[in-house]
Amino acid sequence: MEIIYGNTLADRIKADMKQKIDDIRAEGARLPLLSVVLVGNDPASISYVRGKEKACSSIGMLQRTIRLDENVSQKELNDVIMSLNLDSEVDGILVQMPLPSHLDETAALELIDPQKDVDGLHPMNAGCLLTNRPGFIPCTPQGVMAMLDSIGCKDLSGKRAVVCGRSNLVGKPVALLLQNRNATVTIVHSKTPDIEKIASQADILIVAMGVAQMVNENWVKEGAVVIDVGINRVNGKLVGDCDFESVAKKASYVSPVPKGVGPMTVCMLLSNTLDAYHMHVQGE
Ligand SMILES: Nc1nc(=O)c2c([nH]1)NC[C@@H]1CN(c3ccc(C(=O)N[C@@H](CCC(=O)O)C(=O)O)cc3)C=[N+]21
Repeated sequence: MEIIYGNTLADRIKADMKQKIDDIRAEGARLPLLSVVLVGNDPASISYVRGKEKACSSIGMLQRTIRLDENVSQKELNDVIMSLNLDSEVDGILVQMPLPSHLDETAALELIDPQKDVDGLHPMNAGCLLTNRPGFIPCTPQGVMAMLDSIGCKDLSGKRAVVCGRSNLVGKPVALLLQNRNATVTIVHSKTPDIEKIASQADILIVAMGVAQMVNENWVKEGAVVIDVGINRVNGKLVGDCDFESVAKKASYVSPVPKGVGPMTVCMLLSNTLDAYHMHVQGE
């Protein structure tokens, strides 16, 4: 069994991006900028945003966090997003989720200029993915695919993939991306009967259900590749949706939590922002 370390893969990809940004700086051109909108004081959100700030500065990408009060109105939030849309220095916009409950997440996401939507969460970009048009792909699904690439899982013809979870953020887009690579894809979720039996037919098992350590060896076919997208805090400790030790008995590859998909998510956010920059510079 081999462990797929997302953090080392992310470091390699970030080193490449740093080189590209060094070149942009050497030419004296405008640098790429990611703007993060953070509402309120949720400790997890603050810590994630800090991670994104660090990642930006590690590759020389400009970063601006706009912090809004917990009680900000929808109108004020909308105005901030619209001013970022108009700001020609801003290449990428990320509204940190979840928003406080009085705010409408869908409305906020729909307001982001699709060309700056580096999270890939605007319905326009979701539609582009569905219909094989170019657009921003959500960061976590993209990170999952890059992890599969890193172990040589590129063309998935003849492979059976099972995605556990059907969210707009992970399950649905991952299933589409796997299908684009010719995998035969099944999506299972909390209401699927015989879920373990279906999962254990997978050559590639993507776990994104949001239930701590739910998936064990009974879900895993001998030799399967397992990617754990879960991030759960149990007694202050970060754990995935897989019981790592149990899954590792059968899998050929497993991604850990932490040091798995999480760091790849941030890495793909930077990659999307760099792509957005090149698109914007071309249009300037
Ligand atoms: N608009 C939006 N876009 C997001 O991409 C987004 C979001 N909202 N809201 C919250 C989730 C969560 N998320 C993570 C990113 C990195 C790690 C990560 O790097 N985790 C480290 C450990 C970090 C730690 O120790 O806390 C790891 O897994 O090794 C985790 C979680 C992005 N999210």
